[in-house]
Amino acid sequence: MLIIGIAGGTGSGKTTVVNQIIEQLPVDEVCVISQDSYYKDTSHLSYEERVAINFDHPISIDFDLLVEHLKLLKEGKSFEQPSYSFVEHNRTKETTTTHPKKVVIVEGILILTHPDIREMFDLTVYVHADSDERLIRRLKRDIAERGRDLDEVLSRYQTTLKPMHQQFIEPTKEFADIIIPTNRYNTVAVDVLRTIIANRL
Ligand SMILES: Nc1ncnc2c1ncn2[C@@H]1O[C@H](COP(=O)(O)OP(=O)(O)O)[C@@H](O)[C@H]1O
Ligand SMILES: Nc1ccn([C@@H]2O[C@H](COP(=O)(O)O)[C@@H](O)[C@H]2O)c(=O)n1
Repeated sequence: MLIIGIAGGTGSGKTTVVNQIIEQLPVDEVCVISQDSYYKDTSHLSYEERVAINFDHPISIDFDLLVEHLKLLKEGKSFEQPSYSFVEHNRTKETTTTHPKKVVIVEGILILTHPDIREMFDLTVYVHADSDERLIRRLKRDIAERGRDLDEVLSRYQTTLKPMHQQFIEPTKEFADIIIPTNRYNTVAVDVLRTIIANRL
């Protein structure tokens, strides 16, 4: 089993890179775990309280559950991956059965902040795009797909996103084996990653 961790700021293109990698792999050889699935269950909070959560701080993530699930995969066991709603700011009732595969990709803004999780990765990648580029992408995506408006995205950017990126996310670049610049679609870097994966399988 090859476990790959893909980190990088919001809007840097992590999900896009993951999709480009997996489209070349047989479906029965790869599984993807998204850090977003591991936002803590906040059903006990009101909607207003959930909106106010700092979703870019490591404390918002249930890392214990993610560690437990990665250990299960390493033991060859399946688990139920939670699902998350960006509209409700909470986990949904659905889960996805995730089976151990030859290639396991874990992606998320904060995954390289956690020492135990870093230890489990065979290969670490940091996807980098400039902050203005990431903000533009985030604005477009969150308005189109995550039920947000201009004010919501900009105020979250100023209050939590930008400071948390500087404090927690950007510094994890030093833990990356490979840094992919993604101000543009970087097909060369994705091809390099595919080759590394193919060689390690
Ligand atoms: N290299 C790129 N150039 C332009 N747009 C991109 C690029 N990579 C991703 N995008 C777009 O930016 C948005 C955020 O990308 P996504 O892969 O979801 O980022 P992340 O998972 O890091 O938050 C998406 O709408 C995606 O289509
Ligand atoms: N209810 C939530 C939960 C998280 N976010 C934001 O999602 C970003 C991480 O996801 P990416 O796909 O962009 O990597 C993170 O920056 C959180 O601010 C949110 O807006 N609402």
